[in-house]
Amino acid sequence: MSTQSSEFIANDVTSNRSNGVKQMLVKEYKKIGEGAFGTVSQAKLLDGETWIGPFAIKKVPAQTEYKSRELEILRLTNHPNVITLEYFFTHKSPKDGKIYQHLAMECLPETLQLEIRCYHNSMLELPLKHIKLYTYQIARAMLYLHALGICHRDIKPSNILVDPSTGILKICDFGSAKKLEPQQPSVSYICSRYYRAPELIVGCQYYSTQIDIWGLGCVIAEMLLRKPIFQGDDPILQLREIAKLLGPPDKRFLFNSNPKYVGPLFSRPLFSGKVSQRFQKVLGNAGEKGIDLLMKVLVYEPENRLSPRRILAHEFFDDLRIDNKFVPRGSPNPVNLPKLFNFSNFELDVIGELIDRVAPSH
Ligand SMILES: Nc1ncnc2c1ncn2[C@@H]1O[C@H](COP(=O)(O)OP(=O)(O)OP(=O)(O)O)[C@@H](O)[C@H]1O
Repeated sequence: MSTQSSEFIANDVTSNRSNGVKQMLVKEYKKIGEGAFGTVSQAKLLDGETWIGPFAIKKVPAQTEYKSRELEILRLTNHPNVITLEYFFTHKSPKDGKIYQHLAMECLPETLQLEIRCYHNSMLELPLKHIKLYTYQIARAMLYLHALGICHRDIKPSNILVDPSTGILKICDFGSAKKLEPQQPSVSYICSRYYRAPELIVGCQYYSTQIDIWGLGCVIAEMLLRKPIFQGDDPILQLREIAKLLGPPDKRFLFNSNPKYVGPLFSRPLFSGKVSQRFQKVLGNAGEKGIDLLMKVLVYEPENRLSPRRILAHEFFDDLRIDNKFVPRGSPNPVNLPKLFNFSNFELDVIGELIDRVAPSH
């Protein structure tokens, strides 16, 4: 990414913590992301005499109903595995005269996509402990978001930030997120193609937060394979790729998802043998417990996919409960895992009786 730097004065910088509004000098010095709607730059803010940051400042055109949800949701959330919004302000761009919303968030060094690519390029597998650590934190973020009714709707490795030296993970990009209301339709054309749940592919409008759980399954598989698991060249071929692992979708699933669906059914098996053998063949490096988890997450029927609390309680994560160390990439020595069990009362309420399985016994 480019290193073009720019400085400007923002008049209405609002602190997300205190709600106080101040004028601050903004110094953007490195572009770190470019998305469909805007750019993300690394920046510092001059608060009185003190430079604060670095922040990741996401700039999106102001006043579009679609994007204003991102600010609303980031203001609502407060969780160790969800990116924190520190400040926000609007500013008129000198380049095109348009007003942009700026979201200044805490900055993490990498995306999970880059982390996976790094192992891929070195022809090395991601250590299973890292996969467990990252998966657990995504599921913990989902437990929190879904309990608030918030569906992220764009789970993929480039929207997951990590600090490989500490193992900390945070979900970012709430540009597609929405608070889903029961019985209210939502657009089905969301989520990046490789990570779209099967009900979205067939045009379901009454979906649930379980579409994010499908995305999580795809992300776990991608960490194991170091490439996206379902890579269809168009939305319908995407369904075919899924059928190559799960077997054909059944008619009831298609009807429940979208009674008007008229696309191909892929009803002929695309492989011989049992589905469990297929999972074993494709994703064997997950180990027995990993395969068991994946087979309960990558499921056609959204209501049969594990919920976040059941994912956290799964035996796949016992390793994290027993041994508090991991060896970061590029480091010779083990370090402590980040805090994984410091649940808030809100999380404890959602976890309920499963807490004995989720938290370590000591
Ligand atoms: N808080 C952050 N810390 C570090 N990097 C970040 C942060 N937020 C975003 N990025 C980087 O910027 C990229 C784009 O951010 P984001 O996904 O929020 O923007 P977007 O416009 O919605 O992009 P897209 O259309 O690709 O989803 C991320 O993939 C990541 O590389």
